Amino acid sequence: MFHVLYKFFSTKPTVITTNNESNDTDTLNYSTSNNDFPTAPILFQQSPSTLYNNTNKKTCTNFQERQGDLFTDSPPTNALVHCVSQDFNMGGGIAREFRNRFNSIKELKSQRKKVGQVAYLNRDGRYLFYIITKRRVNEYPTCENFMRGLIELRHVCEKFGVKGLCMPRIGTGIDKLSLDFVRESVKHVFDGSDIQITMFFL
Ligand SMILES: Nc1ncnc2c1ncn2[C@@H]1O[C@H](COP(=O)(O)OP(=O)(O)OC[C@H]2O[C@H](OP(=O)(O)O)[C@H](O)[C@@H]2O)[C@@H](O)[C@H]1O
Repeated sequence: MFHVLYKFFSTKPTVITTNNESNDTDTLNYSTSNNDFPTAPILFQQSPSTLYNNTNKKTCTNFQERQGDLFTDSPPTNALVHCVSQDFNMGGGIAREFRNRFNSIKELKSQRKKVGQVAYLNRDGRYLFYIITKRRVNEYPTCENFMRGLIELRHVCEKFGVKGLCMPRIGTGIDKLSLDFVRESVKHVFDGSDIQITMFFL
């Protein structure tokens, strides 16, 4: 399991990963959609497993969970977000519902987003975000690529002035990520932002 230290600089985030077996570190610089990444709090995220213990759990004032259907119970002006593969297969789960309701696969593919980036649609003033967490439908996301996608999601939300963001329990179904890891990751990445986040569950 990687220990991941995310350091946000005024230009762009640098991801430093250490493999806790060999303690090798390598810095992966990856560009965000542009270099004016907002100054964000230094985010130290230990290995996802240590996120579970209470000392690391954040009391995020801008994060809430709510039972309900993402499509029928979320405020109609709030942005929606879910996870997809780079091939936009969207053949099952909530992705299939997004495909049935909004389609626009050609428009999404034309944005040529890669793993760790976010494709989007704007329908009647509502943003729909598609976090690309893996290359192909038959793969599973890594914790690191999931986190990269969340970091980019915050960047894109701030770029478009999104103030309300609704999501299902992203990554916890077909993608088999732990709910604890997903919940704590969302809180860490959006900590300090003015974006109100609601995570819906059925
Ligand atoms: N209406 C609703 N309101 C609220 N919550 C709802 C809901 N409908 C379902 N949920 C819950 O939302 C969580 C995540 O549910 P999912 O398993 O779908 O998503 P995921 O993020 O784990 O996986 C993504 C990959 O699945 C697809 O791949 P395919 O191409 O289809 O093969 C994509 O393309 C990705 O690659 C689970 O708790 C569901 O109960």
